[in-house]
Amino acid sequence: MNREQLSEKIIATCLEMTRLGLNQGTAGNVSVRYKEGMLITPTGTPYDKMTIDSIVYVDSEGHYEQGKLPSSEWHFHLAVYKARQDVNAVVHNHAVNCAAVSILEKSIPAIHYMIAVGGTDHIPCVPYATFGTHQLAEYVYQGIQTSKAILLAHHGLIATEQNLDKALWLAHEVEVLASWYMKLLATGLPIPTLSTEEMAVVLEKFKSYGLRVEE
Ligand SMILES: C[C@H](O)[C@@H](O)[C@@H](O)C(=O)COP(=O)(O)O
Ligand SMILES: [Zn+2]
Repeated sequence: MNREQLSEKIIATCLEMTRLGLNQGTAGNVSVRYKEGMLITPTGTPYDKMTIDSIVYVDSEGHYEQGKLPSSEWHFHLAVYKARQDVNAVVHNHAVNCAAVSILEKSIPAIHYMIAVGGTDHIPCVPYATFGTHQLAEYVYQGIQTSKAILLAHHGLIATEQNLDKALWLAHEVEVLASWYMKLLATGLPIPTLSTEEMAVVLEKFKSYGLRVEE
């Protein structure tokens, strides 16, 4: 896809993220790998006000186009592309249940086999750091190497994938997992989890599972 098509796809992904109930207001941001850097949503802009001209190119050193202001989280988006060569799209949101689990500073354990969607047996939660900082980007750089989806403590979710459709799909799946986990925590009962061995079986099966969104 060319820049115009990718920018349109970024905006469509943002709008779909809101339609799915995964975000509110100007929270969240979306990017795709492009040339030596990325195309990313502008900062503080309601998704329904974005046009393809609002989308900002940021190079691998963090330089961006004059007259445009990229998302305040451009550091962690770049950190993801540096950490994972298999990833071309990043979705960040403050989805209600993901944010709730992140406030508890908890990773989501293997409560259901679908936890394997991130590529490992839990959805990790990385430590808190102020939004838009190098420190937060460093935590993301570390965390994203173990899982394609991570929670940011007291903040929200990052989901990364080969393309935007898959990244949004992953964000939605993790929000469902987070909602189950919050319901389970609310019971006050011990929460059984799947064993490392059972999760290894699912992780292996997922390598060839064919019903996920394709390019
Ligand atoms: C304060 C911001 O909302 C921050 O939480 C950031 O992480 C976010 O989600 C949206 O920031 P941008 O509009 O700068 O992308
Ligand atoms: Zn945020």
